[in-house]
Amino acid sequence: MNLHVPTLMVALMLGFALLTLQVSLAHRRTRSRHELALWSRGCFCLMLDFVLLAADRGQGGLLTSLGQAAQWAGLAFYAQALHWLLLGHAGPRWLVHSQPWAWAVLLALQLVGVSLAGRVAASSLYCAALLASGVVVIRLRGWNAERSLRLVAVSLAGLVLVLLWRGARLLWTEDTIVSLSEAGPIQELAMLATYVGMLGAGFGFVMTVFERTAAQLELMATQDGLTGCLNRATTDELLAQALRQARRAAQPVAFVLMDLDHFKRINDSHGHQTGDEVLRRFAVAVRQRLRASDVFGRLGGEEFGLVLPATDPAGARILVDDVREAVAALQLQGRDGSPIRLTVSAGIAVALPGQEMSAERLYGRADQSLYEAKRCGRNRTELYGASREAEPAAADAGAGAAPVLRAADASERRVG
Ligand SMILES: Nc1nc2c(ncn2[C@@H]2O[C@H](COP(=O)(O)OP(=O)(O)OP(=O)(O)O)[C@@H](O)[C@H]2O)c(=O)[nH]1
Repeated sequence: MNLHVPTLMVALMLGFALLTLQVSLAHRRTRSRHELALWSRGCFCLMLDFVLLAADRGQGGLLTSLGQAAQWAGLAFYAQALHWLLLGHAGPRWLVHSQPWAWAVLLALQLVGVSLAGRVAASSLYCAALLASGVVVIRLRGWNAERSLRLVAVSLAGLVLVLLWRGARLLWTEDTIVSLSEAGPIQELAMLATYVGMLGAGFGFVMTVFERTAAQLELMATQDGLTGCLNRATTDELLAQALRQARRAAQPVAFVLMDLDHFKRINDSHGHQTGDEVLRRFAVAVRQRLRASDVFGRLGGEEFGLVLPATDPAGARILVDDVREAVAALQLQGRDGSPIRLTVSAGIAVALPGQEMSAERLYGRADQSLYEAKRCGRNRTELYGASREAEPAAADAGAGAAPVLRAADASERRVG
């Protein structure tokens, strides 16, 4: 194999110019992504490296040394971007502050006349250290996150191995490099592998950031930001899905509506922020008592819904009473330090096997039970059909009598 190094540098320069452009454009659209800004700086520095190496025609002169300095800066930015993405800071101190020292060493090596082989060896080992820090942070903090990040880690780990091998070989064997254009096939291959690996890691990083952004957008579209519960639309969808699955498996599904009691008073007496904190603590308390298959959604203000697959009326009541007890036991304080007593009312409706039940109808029944629980004094659980005062037929029909007004409203809501 015989590479024409200046031509290779021009090709790589164009590749990195495109990458720099792509990352910079992406960064304009996602201003909050500091890691993209760092990565685009890294790509720009690497592009500069190739410009300088091409201009020097691989002769190993001052321009090559400047190119090496740009390459180090580029790889340091790469490593910092990975730290930022995974840890929210730019990485260890040596990674952020080692550049001026490294450049000073490079200049000293040039001034005392160290051979090109010696300088390339030192550069390879420093680059390996920069990239290794990126590999370590991915392995420790990002391996189970985005798939693209694993590809970045594998590319960088490959680069680290090639760089270590290259540096060690130049230091401890007879290998010499007169100029980068005539470095011999093994060194040329190592050089090619290094630069292509950097390009691969560059595109992988961009994909990772977009994978992460897409996941965050999906989360925002399905979750309630305050409590971390699912939002109304997602809960509706999952209720309809649970009913379809239960019909096929001939199993019951319970749906529970929960509403905090006199929540307005908490807001009025202790302020909206305390009210928000109460909602968060309530959500945590409920979540701790659910199975992985249960669905917990915030349907609006201080109203929450639970979809409990494969749960019969008795099972649902046990769970809901347990939740109510846990909520009543919460140690909450107002802004003046005074205790806040929180209770919740709940209405349960269950779709039994063999029963034709739409999500709207089940929702209406749970809503009527909740209404009963509020009417009978709050801090209690009502099961649809079990209470003597409940009016199942009216709820199902959505009739306009006073007790079922809320149920009628509910049945008009889109569920599923
Ligand atoms: N802090 C806070 N308050 C909210 C939020 N969403 C709704 N609320 C408040 O929740 C209160 C609900 O009040 P009401 O509908 O009168 O119900 P309630 O006071 O709980 O009375 P009952 O349900 O009849 O026991 C209102 O004061 C809303 O402003 C929120 O996200 N944060």
